[in-house]
Amino acid sequence: MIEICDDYDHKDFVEYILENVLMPDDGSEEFKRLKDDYNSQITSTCTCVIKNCNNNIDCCHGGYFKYHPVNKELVLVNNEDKSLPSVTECNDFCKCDLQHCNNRLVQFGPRKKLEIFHSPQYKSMGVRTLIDIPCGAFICEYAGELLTLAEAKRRLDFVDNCDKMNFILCLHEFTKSKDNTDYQASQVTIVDPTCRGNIGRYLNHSCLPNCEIFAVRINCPIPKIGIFAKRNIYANEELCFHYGGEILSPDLTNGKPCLCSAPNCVGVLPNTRI
Ligand SMILES: C[S@@+](CC[C@H](N)C(=O)[O-])C[C@H]1O[C@@H](n2cnc3c(N)ncnc32)[C@H](O)[C@@H]1O
Repeated sequence: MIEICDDYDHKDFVEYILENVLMPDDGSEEFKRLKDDYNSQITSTCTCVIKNCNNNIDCCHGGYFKYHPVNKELVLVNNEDKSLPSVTECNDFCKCDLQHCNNRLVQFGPRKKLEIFHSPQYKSMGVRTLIDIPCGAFICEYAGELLTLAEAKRRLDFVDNCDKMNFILCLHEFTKSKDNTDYQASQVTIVDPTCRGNIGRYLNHSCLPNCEIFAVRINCPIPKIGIFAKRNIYANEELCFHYGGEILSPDLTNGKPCLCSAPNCVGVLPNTRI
């Protein structure tokens, strides 16, 4: 088992968790299915036995990360064409060397030198970096309670009616159609860090973000929501991603004003699409 090293903390009354946890059991069939998935293990493993997975052509999981030539840290491979659907890291059952395998990144926890601060831009809390971050670097997971669809709808109604901040994030995964011309929805993962979450819950939305999210699978078939640098980011920049995702055309019916002030800002915050 890998111990995640995460030194961040919440300044408010939110339980700090290192990775996703299940929502409380509501007795539903949907919860039972979610729980079964949460407790199951990815069975495919890499067959690497040497120290560097990517040097082994038998590695079934590699190819997602490479070492940045200057920073010497693992970063996502160039994904300009947005062809990377999701990331699968080596897991507990892989035989490769834990410390030297270069197909393990997200499982070691968030990067250092992030700071939760009061963002004047967003008039609320946000996250900034205290040091430069190279394009493709892992920032942190967006961790929280894993929700069923029914529970997510219930909580979203509550948030709307009370005009509270919305922390629920819905990750839609797609597979390309056979002729490569279209995308088809394959899996939906809903995470709510309102009451239980990690540092990821403080990242704000921007219409021109410096970060992007990817589905990352390690041991569990339910993916983690991994936040990665979309471009080189400089010290003291606030970190933001696009709440509406990059593939779906965002649902902008919410009407809550967007404060990102990017040149391409559409003026309203995208809805959580479930
Ligand atoms: C995941 S939280 C982000 C952290 C939040 N700012 C805080 O203080 O805890 C999402 C909430 O932050 C606010 N927010 C994030 N991005 C925003 C934006 N571009 N414009 C306006 N409000 C935003 C909204 O209230 C939204 O519901």
